[in-house]
Amino acid sequence: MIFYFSGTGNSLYVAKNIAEHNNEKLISVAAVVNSSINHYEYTLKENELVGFVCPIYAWGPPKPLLDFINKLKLNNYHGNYVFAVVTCGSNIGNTMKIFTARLRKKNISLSSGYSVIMPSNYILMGNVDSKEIEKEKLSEADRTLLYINGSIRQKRKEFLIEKGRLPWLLTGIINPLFSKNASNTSKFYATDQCNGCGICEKVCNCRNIKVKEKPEWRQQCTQCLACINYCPAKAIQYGKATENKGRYTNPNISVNEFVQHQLQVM
Ligand SMILES: Cc1cc2nc3c(=O)[nH]c(=O)nc-3n(C[C@H](O)[C@H](O)[C@H](O)COP(=O)(O)O)c2cc1C
Repeated sequence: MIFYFSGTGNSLYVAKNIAEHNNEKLISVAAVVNSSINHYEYTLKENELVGFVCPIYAWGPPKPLLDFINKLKLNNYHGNYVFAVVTCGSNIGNTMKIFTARLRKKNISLSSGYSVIMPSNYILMGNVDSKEIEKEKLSEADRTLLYINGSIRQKRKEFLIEKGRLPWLLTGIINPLFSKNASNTSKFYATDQCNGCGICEKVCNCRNIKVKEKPEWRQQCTQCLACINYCPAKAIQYGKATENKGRYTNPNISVNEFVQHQLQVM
């Protein structure tokens, strides 16, 4: 059973790959938290694997995933193998400590943790990677995934993580500042390029966008940047920060597949 969250397809790609290799089912956290289900209760088969796959947001896990874990109940959990895989542009700080602590509160023990470096989608600061770097990162990510799948099959207890420099500062100080401001959507707007196609509304992980003629944002954002990056007209901007910047979505996940996964509640 693999729970995943994804803004632009990298983590969905990784979650799908691990699910296929290990014959596990995929569960979209966004689909569940946006549904009318209030208790996130799942019954595990004997020895069933439990995985969490998500992107890193300012050196911490996405809030919707943490909220999901807070309400998660795993029936029949008897020390099953539990892993977390976090996709990132470069590093994840002390994120595994957050996962370990949150899961421990639910009496679930995190057996292993991995980071997978993938193309960056964070265009509010910095830009997308060049096409060459994007290609290199995607090939390297496939090699990392081969290793991770082998480790999961053997139920290795290990943490292979790119923490970056000063992980305590990144996760302990910068991440809480990010979390405080992330839900503010006042800087999002659509330019005249917008044709009201509604894709931004469909890909939004927080059901936070309503398209009338143009999109309007409410205040439930987690800054996954699906709206900006999936907009086919490149019409969505965040203040001046995203003007003249590239856009990124995982090339192996089409927008239709992304939306379909987002809607599947299991
Ligand atoms: C709000 C936000 C914050 C991010 N912060 C980090 C970060 O702290 N470190 C990093 O290496 N990448 C960071 N990234 C890049 C993403 O984690 C990375 O591109 C990830 O693979 C995207 O996964 P997804 O396509 O499943 O959404 C950030 C992206 C976003 C949108």
